[in-house]
Amino acid sequence: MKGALLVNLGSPNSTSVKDVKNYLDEFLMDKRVIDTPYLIRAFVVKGIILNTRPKKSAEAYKKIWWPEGSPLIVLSERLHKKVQKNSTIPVELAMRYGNPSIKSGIEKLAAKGVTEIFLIPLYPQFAMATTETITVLASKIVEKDFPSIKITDVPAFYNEPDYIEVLSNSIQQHLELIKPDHLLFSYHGVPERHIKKSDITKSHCKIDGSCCNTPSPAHEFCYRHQCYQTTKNVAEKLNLKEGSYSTSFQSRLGRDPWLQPYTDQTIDDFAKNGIKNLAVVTPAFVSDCLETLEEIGMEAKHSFEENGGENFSTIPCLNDNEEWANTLCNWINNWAK
Ligand SMILES: C=CC1=C(C)c2cc3[nH]c(cc4nc(cc5[nH]c(cc1n2)c(C)c5CCC(=O)O)C(CCC(=O)O)=C4C)c(C)c3C=C
Ligand SMILES: [Fe+2]
Ligand SMILES: [Fe+2]
Repeated sequence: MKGALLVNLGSPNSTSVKDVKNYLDEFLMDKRVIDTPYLIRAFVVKGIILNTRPKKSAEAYKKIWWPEGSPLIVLSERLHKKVQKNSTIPVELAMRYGNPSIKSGIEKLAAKGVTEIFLIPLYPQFAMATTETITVLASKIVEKDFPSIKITDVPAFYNEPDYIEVLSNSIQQHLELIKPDHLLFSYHGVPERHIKKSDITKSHCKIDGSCCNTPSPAHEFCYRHQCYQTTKNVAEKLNLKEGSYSTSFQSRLGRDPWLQPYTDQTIDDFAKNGIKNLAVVTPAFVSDCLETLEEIGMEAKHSFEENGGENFSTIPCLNDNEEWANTLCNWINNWAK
């Protein structure tokens, strides 16, 4: 019997400093997130980051937390419900960090008699810190505890026409209401080093922009290429005028160079250069979360207005959008045929 597992990033269990610390510990000790040798990672995470960050992050989570819980979890659960409703096979939801765990998701599917899992990391663009860490962990769990289960991984879907159509329709609806001077596509950043590590050719990626426009097998695993391609796909679909949109990268942590341009600097520059009405869409996230609701919806908005901007709007993620739920459902049902 076949089944599907939707996997998102995860959130702390609550906004308490203790729960945020446990969550950040699990998240940042993942070698595909902080990709240094174990002893350096343990020193940086447990010796430095976990001493200060949990308190600051807990405050940020308190600003966006809903009565039902973390927005990311609640929105993922709503999406899961809609997908399950029209799916021909059992569908479970799991989180890479925190709860419900990937192991519990596989256990639930196994208890229903599932022997083949369609694993859907809920990330449109491939990254070592997102898609890869999910597929690696799921296959480890299966190998150890469910050796008779077979997994089929769903690759990053940034180029899937039905995904681009749903994303474009959602953006279009908001643009009609907002009519901004500029539309910024802000993606979660990653350290530049991650991009080079994921280059399967070991020679293509230059991080200077040229490589991402030159066709290469490296692009199957190049987060930067896939982000720019997502923007291009939407811009073509919506006939956006050259110069009326751009791409940037947010959420940098630490001192290493991350993908640029940085969203915070880009937004401040727009305000200083006379852009009055700015809309921001965040297509690296399928569910609204701390990084969209607080970092963009509150921090970036404040900074834009402080620097002379007037109207700042955030376009919601796809969340539990009907068309998006139907698209996921079609992918699952087609695979299950
Ligand atoms: C080295 C650190 C990080 C990398 C690399 C990274 C990549 C990455 N993350 C997401 C999606 C999300 N990240 C979220 C929160 C978050 N991310 C980091 C660090 C890295 N992310 C931290 C420390 C945090 C926690 C919050 C904080 O202290 O700032 C979230 C939100 C989770 C929530 O509960 O709402 C998401 C989603 C992607 C897509 C990505 C690489 C492409
Ligand atoms: Fe992150
Ligand atoms: Fe590239």
